[in-house]
Amino acid sequence: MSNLKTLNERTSKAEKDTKAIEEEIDKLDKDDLSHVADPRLEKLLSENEKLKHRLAILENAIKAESANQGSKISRKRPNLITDINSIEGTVCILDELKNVFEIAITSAYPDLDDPPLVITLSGNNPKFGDYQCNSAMPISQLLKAKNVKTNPREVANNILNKMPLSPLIERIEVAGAGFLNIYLHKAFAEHVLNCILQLGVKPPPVKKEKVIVDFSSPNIAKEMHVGHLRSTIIGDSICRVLEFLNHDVLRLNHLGDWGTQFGMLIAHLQEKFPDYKTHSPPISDLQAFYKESKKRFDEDEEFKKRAYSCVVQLQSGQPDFIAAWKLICEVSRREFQKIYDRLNINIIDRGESFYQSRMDAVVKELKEKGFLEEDEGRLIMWGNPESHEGIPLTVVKSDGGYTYDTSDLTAIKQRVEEEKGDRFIYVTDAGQYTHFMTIDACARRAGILKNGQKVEHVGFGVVLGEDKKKFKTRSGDTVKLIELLDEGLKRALDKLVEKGRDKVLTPEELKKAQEAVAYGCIKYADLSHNRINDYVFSFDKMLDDKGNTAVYLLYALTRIRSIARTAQISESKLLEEAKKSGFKLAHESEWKLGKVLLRFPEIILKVANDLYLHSLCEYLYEISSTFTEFYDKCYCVEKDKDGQIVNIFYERLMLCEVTARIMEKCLDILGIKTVSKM
Ligand SMILES: NC(=[NH2+])NCCC[C@H](N)C(=O)O
Repeated sequence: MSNLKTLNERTSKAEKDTKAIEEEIDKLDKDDLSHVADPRLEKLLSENEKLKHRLAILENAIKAESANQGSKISRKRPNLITDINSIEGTVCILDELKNVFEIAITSAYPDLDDPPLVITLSGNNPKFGDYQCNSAMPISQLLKAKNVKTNPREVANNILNKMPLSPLIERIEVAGAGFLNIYLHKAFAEHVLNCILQLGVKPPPVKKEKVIVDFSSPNIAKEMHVGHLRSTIIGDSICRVLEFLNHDVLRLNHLGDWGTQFGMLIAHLQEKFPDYKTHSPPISDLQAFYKESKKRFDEDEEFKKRAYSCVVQLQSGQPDFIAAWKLICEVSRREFQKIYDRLNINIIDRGESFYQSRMDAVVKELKEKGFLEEDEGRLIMWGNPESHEGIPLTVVKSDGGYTYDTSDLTAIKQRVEEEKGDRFIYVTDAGQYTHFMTIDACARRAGILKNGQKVEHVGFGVVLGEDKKKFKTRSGDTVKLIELLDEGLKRALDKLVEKGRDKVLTPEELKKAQEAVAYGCIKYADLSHNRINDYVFSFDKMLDDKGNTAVYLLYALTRIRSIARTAQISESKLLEEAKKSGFKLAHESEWKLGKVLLRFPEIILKVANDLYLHSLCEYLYEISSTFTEFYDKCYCVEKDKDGQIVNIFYERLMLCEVTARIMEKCLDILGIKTVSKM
């Protein structure tokens, strides 16, 4: 009854809020605000733009989804877990509950087409169970539309009566206006946690896919900037999630290694280092070299002509020019590699140049099939030729050259046909969203992408400085990545020294901790924010040991690890105990922590699907705070006044071990190295 009352109160509050928002929107619609220069308004407008952008992404996803589901497939009954002993790894509870409820709902209401299946986590109040099925309300609406007299509570009870038995579920209660509150079975939880203890953290089973992840992708001779750093960090973590699920992942660096800028670079190389063919030129700062050659190009007509002729020679494959081009690329690559090594990034170089030899054929085919239109001397292609919505691709420039668009169109074809990819992921700044959606539309139009295949653009916002302006050095220059990483190292060491860790750790341990903290905090700060938003780069914030930061988590983990160490219980001893007496979640706080740990597969599958890593970070933080709660309430090791161990609670040490393992796995997926001491 009190459930119903709070629900009613919540509903009427939500109604009031909605009304207020609607009025606000109405007011805004009526006023033309374009003349008011209020910074708050500007902020709102820019937020509005972002929301529109998000909306476009969502609409696109819906479109793609419905394209996949054009024809109705006959429902196959899912295979349910009937015996916990058949579980040998981890289970996605949410998916299994969906399976169970799908069976109950379709057998209670066999005449309903596509009845809604709404299962969610119940939030913090244990009164509402662990999970909730909220399908009864919408189903009762559907029935009413068919003139069947019923109410949500009745529907809920009908579903309940058709529930197949599941070892995951202890009981289900019908509550309030037809909610089905689901309580998990402890024996199931204990079994799965024991599996993690015995076998390690295993991925939930999924259908294996070939996934191509295009990330990092800086441009040769230009700087690798903070945008590329974001792409590198986010892209690597996406690969790690997918690799953990045993997908076949191809990590590609789509380097900007081809284009007219090489004309001026080669011309400048020939001028400055005439013997470049025999003596490797000592270019240490390629960006400065780029700037010099750009200056020559802009100021000297003769040089400009030479640069153009260099492009022609390079494109026709003249060996000397190819050698010069390779040389320049090599210098850049060496610089990029330093960053990848420090951040522990694996990636295969396959830049724009790789697709050059395939482009003629692609253009020819598009021409023959009538997809290209002339536009002021260029050849363009629309994603949607009827509506001419958005921006077309420039496939051939008026001088006959190819573009970024041409290479991406060729790349997607290569990835579909030669690599046989199932998923095509691109990690770049949000500004390139339209480009990739147009690539998707054109590739679909040209028959390259089939139903069920799509371009997935993983966009992210810009990096801002602490002044909320574009991230720059104090003198206003762009920040060099290596220098940024160096500063991270320095600040991490300061932090460790401030905490007196230099006195406790050996020099090697200190160095390991320093690197883990420095690179970990930079990665975590990036990944823990919703990537689509801009984010403020602040060493002070990311090195804070309170709050949701890498430093906090790394400390939390070493503390958990040290519990077993103080008790002097080895891992094998723990395993032995677990085999003997099993895993027990007796105390309420143990049970609560156990249930959080069980959500690991659910979070992983969500991230692998929507590619938003901040959910994984939020989960890590939740584990860590639930662990603190448990540790406050439950002794793992009991000591007497003199510090002598008098009692060891093995089941609790087992829970510590599983917590640590899952945290380690999450951090590993985020690309963050852990340390045993810090
Ligand atoms: N296939 C792609 N277009 N990948 C992304 C390339 C990113 C590009 N080089 C840039 O710096 O913006």
